[in-house]
Amino acid sequence: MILPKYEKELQIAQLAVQRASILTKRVFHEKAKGTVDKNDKSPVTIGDFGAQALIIAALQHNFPDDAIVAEEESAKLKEDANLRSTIWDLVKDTKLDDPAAEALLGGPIKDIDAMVELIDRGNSPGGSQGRIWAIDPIDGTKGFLRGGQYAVCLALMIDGDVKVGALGCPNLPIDDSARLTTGIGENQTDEGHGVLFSAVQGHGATSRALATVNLDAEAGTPISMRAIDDLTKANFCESVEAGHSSHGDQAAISQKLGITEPSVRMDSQAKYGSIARGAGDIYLRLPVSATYQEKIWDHAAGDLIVRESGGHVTDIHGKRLDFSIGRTLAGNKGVVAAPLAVHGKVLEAVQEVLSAKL
Ligand SMILES: Nc1ncnc2c1ncn2[C@@H]1O[C@H](COP(=O)(O)OS(=O)(=O)O)[C@@H](OP(=O)(O)O)[C@H]1O
Ligand SMILES: [Mg+2]
Ligand SMILES: [Mg+2]
Ligand SMILES: [Mg+2]
Repeated sequence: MILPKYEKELQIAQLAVQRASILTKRVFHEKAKGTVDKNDKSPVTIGDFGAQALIIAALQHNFPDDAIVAEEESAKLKEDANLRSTIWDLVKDTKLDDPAAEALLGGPIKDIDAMVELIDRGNSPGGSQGRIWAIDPIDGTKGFLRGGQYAVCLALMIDGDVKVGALGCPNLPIDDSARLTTGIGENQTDEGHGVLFSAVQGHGATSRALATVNLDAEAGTPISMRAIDDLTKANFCESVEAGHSSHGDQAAISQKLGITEPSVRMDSQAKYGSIARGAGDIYLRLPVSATYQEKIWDHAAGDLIVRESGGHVTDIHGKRLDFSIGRTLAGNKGVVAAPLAVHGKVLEAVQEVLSAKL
């Protein structure tokens, strides 16, 4: 595969996600060992802040003029010195094993104040102009806390269009042909787990082992969605949290399509990665509230990875996700992601079931 454009962006995105994942994995396993105090500001906060600081440091070093939309902000750190130094302890020790790769990311962050400042560089309002990165340092916080799936997510948008996406899923199997899985379990090791999905617009999507650093951005294995001719045999992925996607509507849609298998509940954009490599087929996110606006960092990387794997991604009205409005997908409602050939049929069933609410 030749990447005439965005090769550097893809390389830096992959390495930045890999470095941040080293930090999130440490927090994930510390928590599983009971070494992180639950009365503390919560381990997820530590992981989120640390991963966001490391990713922004890498972007700032390589693309200093680019804008950044990231989920977290530093207000809590500024008022809590303990929290700040706990995060700094994690951040200052986290680096890629490969010195050349680490140097490409700019090496370590200078000091604790620089770390706090970096976190707030993710405060861009987003929009339709120029180069904007979207970061979700830990997507699927609740999955992260309960030993389930989570993802480290990074995407580059240019003029509101997603060009590059990288998704680190530490708890998904490396093997693209493995069955759908909800997590690695609290006491399991990482062995065989940790996958990095990436995509460049117009150049397809790949997967590779998250823990193996490779300076060649094109070194991954191409992935594609499963070709399904019989929708009754399709596998559905949905959120674990009923508050994020309606389980009742999902069940009614499955029934309408003649699907008998229960849907696999999985946290985070691991759902997008899983369907992109054919481990599952369809991801539905069905609005629970009339007012909730989806965040761009929850979807940007996954949207591109699925579309570059032969999928189509729209909202429940059949409209493509619009990343050009700001920090939220203010122009969309819900998500319907499916192989291109069956997307229309799935959307029809979604609209029939939701018709009362549309
Ligand atoms: N009400 C509501 N509706 C829809 N989405 C919401 C809602 N509230 C929160 N969020 C966002 O959901 C993100 C995680 O989504 P998942 O599908 O991974 O969630 S789940 O944990 O499996 O339920 C989660 O991302 P993280 O905060 O990064 O975990 C939130 O941005
Ligand atoms: Mg998220
Ligand atoms: Mg998050
Ligand atoms: Mg969050």
